[in-house]
Amino acid sequence: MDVRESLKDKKKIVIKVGTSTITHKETGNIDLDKLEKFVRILTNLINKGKEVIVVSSGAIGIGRNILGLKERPKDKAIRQACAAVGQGKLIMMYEKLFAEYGYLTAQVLLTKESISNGVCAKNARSTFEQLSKMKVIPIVNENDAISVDEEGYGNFGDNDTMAADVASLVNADLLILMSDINGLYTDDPKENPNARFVHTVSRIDSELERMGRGSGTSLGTGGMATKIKAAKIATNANADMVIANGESIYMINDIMAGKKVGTIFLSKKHPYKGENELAPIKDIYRKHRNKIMKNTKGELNDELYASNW
Ligand SMILES: Nc1ncnc2c1ncn2[C@@H]1O[C@H](COP(=O)(O)OP(=O)(O)O)[C@@H](O)[C@H]1O
Ligand SMILES: N[C@@H](CCC(=O)OP(=O)(O)O)C(=O)O
Repeated sequence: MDVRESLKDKKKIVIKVGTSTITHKETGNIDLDKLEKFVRILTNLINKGKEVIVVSSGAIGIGRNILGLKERPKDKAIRQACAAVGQGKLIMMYEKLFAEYGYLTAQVLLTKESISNGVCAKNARSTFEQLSKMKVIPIVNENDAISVDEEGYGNFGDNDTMAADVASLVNADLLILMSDINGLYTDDPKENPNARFVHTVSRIDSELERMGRGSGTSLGTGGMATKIKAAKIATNANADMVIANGESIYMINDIMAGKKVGTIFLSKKHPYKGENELAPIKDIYRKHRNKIMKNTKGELNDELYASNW
């Protein structure tokens, strides 16, 4: 069975785009071409009968750019002011682009309490339900201008885990994280040239968690560590999760067509329950099967991934 076949039938999809996907690396300005394509792809999915919830980063990065700040501000108040400026611009762009296709958008700003406090979560859920009935597309972000990063309150800080919490809150069956990288590697490929790509994850164990390191850019927040955390939340809530490269935003269509792109994390109810699959090692394993099995006796980490090809 092809593990991605079922992606074609997903109905409720949360799609998160990182700052790096919707802005130009060189200037930090909004990448209008990319954002336009993104909105058109989403509209097309909606026209096919899918329900789409967008989680969009970018408020701090875009605000920082508008305010002419070169570096990511260390000062919290400045970051919050950047978010307040940037969020307005971001939502204005989404509203304008979706309106071209006749769709309404809604800004939903969440804090950690929106999820952790039962009453807030119930309210948030009913807002999403109502928007869905009204065929309005939610554009979600953390309420960075007021989020409290202090003991007892906490903030999301990254939109990866927030998107997973949203997926869980609305009972989505698929979470897509569009990132600046193809998916999960065994290590950060920007640091380790020997890192190998992981196509399929059916089990999140401590070894897999160790693969996820922080962000490699000044725009990104969280890196792969927060994406693995997100995968845990989403897959436990019965949503599959795919990480793919937002460089080519059309990748979303490939994901929905069940093509083998990005890394898929299988939900706990996914009918395929094999081992995790590590790409190039597969070929090495086939070629040197006997030698590897004789020499490693299960001691090689790679063998953990090799049993189900
Ligand atoms: N094991 C890993 N596999 C892939 N990328 C990793 C890994 N560990 C850390 N990273 C880093 O995570 C980055 C992606 O996350 P992030 O910087 O938050 O961007 P985005 O918000 O676009 O997803 C990659 O560019 C990479 O440098
Ligand atoms: N909420 C913040 C983004 C946090 C975040 O996760 O950023 P990113 O790594 O670009 O997805 C913002 O809108 O700037």
